[in-house]
Amino acid sequence: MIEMENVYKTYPNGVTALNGVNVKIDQGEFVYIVGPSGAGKSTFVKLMYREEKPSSGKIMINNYDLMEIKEKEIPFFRRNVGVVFQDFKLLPKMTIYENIAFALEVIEESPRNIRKRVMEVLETVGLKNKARFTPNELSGGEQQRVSIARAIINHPKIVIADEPTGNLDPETSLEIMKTFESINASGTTVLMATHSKSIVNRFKKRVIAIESGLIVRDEHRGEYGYEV
Ligand SMILES: Nc1ncnc2c1ncn2[C@@H]1O[C@H](COP(=O)(O)OP(=O)(O)OP(=O)(O)O)[C@@H](O)[C@H]1O
Repeated sequence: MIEMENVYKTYPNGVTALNGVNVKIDQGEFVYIVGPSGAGKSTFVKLMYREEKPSSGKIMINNYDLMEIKEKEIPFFRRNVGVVFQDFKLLPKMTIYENIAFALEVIEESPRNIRKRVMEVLETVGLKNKARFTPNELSGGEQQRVSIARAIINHPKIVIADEPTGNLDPETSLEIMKTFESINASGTTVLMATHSKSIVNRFKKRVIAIESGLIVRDEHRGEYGYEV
């Protein structure tokens, strides 16, 4: 469960990116965040994985109060939230297996459990046969699937994706959407900031539109609503 009450975010340079956001997202929802460039979409999602701190207001995520959370609790909080980026952010010198295992090694999981879980998530994203490859040996769509596998390795309750299909062609983007849909079908909340009109209008979900730091539209099975 995600809840924001009257959330404001002003960056140190004085730019106010969020202007009093109120929202409630239930466990298991699939939500698109849309809006013009510079509207505050990335800021909105960054607050949710604590990449940025709100200036004021209240953010509750899975019973963590992000205004009150202590620095030492943040790594524990982040295990509840998987993140997928537009540019994949895979480590180029590591194999696919190692890129994914890394997230479990840092929490000192046993080697046996690590192996089992990495192969499970590679199966989920259909890349079991690429475990020994390095990222540059994979297509863009495959690299993005690896980053999704990495995001779900800890069984997070929420997966946040900031423009995950931004670097991919339309056909590959559809594959990626199907992967997110199957993750969502298992009960994981998915939040996706996107500029893709075709995806939003094809895979109908809740649509939250942000303009000038405010939620201006919130519709169940909504449309993208902007010209591209
Ligand atoms: N780290 C930062 N420091 C200062 N200002 C920032 C920072 N990050 C974003 N901003 C500003 O905050 C506003 C909202 O930016 P944000 O990245 O959240 O928008 P966005 O809707 O995600 O845009 P886009 O669709 O272009 O990615 C913009 O005016 C931007 O310049």
